[in-house]
Amino acid sequence: MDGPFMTAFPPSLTVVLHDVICGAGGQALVQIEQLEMAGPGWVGIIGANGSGKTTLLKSLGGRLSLLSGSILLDGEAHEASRSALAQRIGFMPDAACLPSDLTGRMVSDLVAAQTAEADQTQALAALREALGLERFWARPVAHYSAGMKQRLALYCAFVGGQRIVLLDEPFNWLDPVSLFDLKQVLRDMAQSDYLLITTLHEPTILLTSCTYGLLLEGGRVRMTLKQADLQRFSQNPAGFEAYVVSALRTGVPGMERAVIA
Ligand SMILES: Nc1ncnc2c1ncn2[C@@H]1O[C@H](COP(=O)(O)OP(=O)(O)OP(=O)(O)O)[C@@H](O)[C@H]1O
Repeated sequence: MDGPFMTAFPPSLTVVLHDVICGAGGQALVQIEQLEMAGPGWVGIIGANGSGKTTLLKSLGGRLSLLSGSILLDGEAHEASRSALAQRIGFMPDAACLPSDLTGRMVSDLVAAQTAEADQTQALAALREALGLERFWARPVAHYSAGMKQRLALYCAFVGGQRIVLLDEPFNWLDPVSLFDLKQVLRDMAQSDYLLITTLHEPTILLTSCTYGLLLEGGRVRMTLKQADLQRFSQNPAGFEAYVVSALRTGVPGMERAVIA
């Protein structure tokens, strides 16, 4: 396998998809011939509603079985083992599905107990602080607002100690202050020892926070944006938005092999 990242980055921060078909009920929803992602960094996946972003994240995180193909972490294939993927990759639960009778702390402890390496690092403390979780830590989830549930769900993606973390539309419902603080903490994590893979609907966040971009349409990767592409637009967020919208509106040919590292 080629690509500079295989030697330049810690092997535990590489995700490679080979001939992957993901779906539900036997129906193919996402098809990816070859996609290589390497951290540290932050991959923002953007695409129309129904383009397959959530299906892709669920498959990467072991929440959906692959219909075919394989996912390699650290060069090791995981075509059949959903549980191996779930152990190795942090996954943000659906905020609306958190257990309402438990307190925030109980939910967090429950998620941390699922992996061998629950995280107590400084990065996690910074995240907890940015999310302001301790203010409602002892309250049952049933009493949380939508934004509070979103903050707790986000936190749960990190408490297992994994360094590859999947976040599905993490910024929904967040107020301006928590959004600002959270983006800063996630940027810091993506600069040190995390590979974050998030779905997004806002091109400006992709431009200002992510290190790589991936455009998905019709279940296929249509375009990758590397750091140089994002830097080209750094002074022109409106131009970047127009560029992304145009690519999504008009469509571009699918890519057989996409490397973002
Ligand atoms: N359980 C399912 N069974 C059949 N089709 C499904 C199922 N879940 C999703 N789909 C279909 O798969 C496609 C991709 O859905 P997915 O939720 O991955 O899209 P998305 O890009 O995350 O969309 P959004 O931006 O609206 O969240 C859609 O056409 C959707 O209707």
